[in-house]
Amino acid sequence: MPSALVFFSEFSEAPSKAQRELLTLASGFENPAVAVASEVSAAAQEVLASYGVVKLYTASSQAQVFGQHELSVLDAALQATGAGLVLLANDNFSRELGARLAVRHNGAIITDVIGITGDLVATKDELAGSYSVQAKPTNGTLFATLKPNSIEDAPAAANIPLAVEELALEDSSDAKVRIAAAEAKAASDRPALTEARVVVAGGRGVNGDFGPVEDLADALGAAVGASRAATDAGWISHDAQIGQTGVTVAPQLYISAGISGAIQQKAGMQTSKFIIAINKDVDAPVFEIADLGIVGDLAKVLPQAAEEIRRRKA
Ligand SMILES: Cc1cc2nc3c(=O)[nH]c(=O)nc-3n(C[C@H](O)[C@H](O)[C@H](O)COP(=O)(O)OP(=O)(O)OC[C@H]3O[C@@H](n4cnc5c(N)ncnc54)[C@H](O)[C@@H]3O)c2cc1C
Repeated sequence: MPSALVFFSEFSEAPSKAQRELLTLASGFENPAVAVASEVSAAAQEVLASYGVVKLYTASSQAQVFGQHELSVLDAALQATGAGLVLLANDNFSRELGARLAVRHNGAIITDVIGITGDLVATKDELAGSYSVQAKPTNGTLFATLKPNSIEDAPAAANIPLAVEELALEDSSDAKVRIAAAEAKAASDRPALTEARVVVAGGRGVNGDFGPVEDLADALGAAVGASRAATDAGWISHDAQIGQTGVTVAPQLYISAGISGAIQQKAGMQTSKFIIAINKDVDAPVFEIADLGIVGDLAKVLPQAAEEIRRRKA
């Protein structure tokens, strides 16, 4: 069984669901270790130990060089552990990080993974979810990005003492690109789209008004998603786009409102556990994959649903 190394840019005592899933997956491998590119508090270290992590590699941040610090931390931790499996988040930054190191170390990268066996066979959905593919690296370390909501979060039964090592990193002052300025985006109270248990998504059918979609999402504690028609129209940010060229989600409940169900949209949501589709066209393709279909005007259905949910919660 290969050893596993998980990478996080940051890790706090309240890890996200996606981070906990990565730790759970790593706990099934030899000597699970974690590399974090920033300081890790004592309370956060306890959380790592509760998932069976035996070693933590950290390094305080260097000069503001785009992505270079994270790359150096993961590379140094990889050389220290000789891990056969590196587990990363499924976001674009981590994918690029994994790809750069896979090239550097003549290894392999597999993204959107939903499970990995002890002999490094990774499972993922392909071609808009039409195929379940098993892939195995033919050479070197496997860098895998894990699709959120793929693994049941489960801390290890016994706490193993966590050893902590501060990495000595090489100087990266000759980097070609530096961050000139960085501004944090205003945080939303809604859950992150890729991690949410419930997603409410709107399409061209909202006709420019995401209010009813957002209101139902807030009644359910859900994230808000969108089709490309809606993001291209500028009705909502491109971060919300679900599908082939957007994010992939697999929540327990996906509510699709005013979305026709094109193949490129389905690619990002059809592995959701339960799909409710609201569309005024009875022939809309989205009904082919819906567990529950409502033929009607979303401007009437969504407010009624939100009101009923709030009434029952009260
Ligand atoms: C290479 C490529 C990549 C793409 N990537 C993506 C992607 O990542 N994600 C994505 O979503 N698309 C993607 N697309 C676009 C995709 O093909 C569709 O054009 C897009 O998904 C359509 O969005 P929509 O369903 O919101 O709009 P439409 O197809 O126009 O459907 C709108 C639906 O709303 C219904 N409707 C209208 N009014 C109401 C109402 N009042 N109440 C209820 N229902 C109503 C209509 O009956 C209709 O079914 C991609 C396309 C290409 C070529």
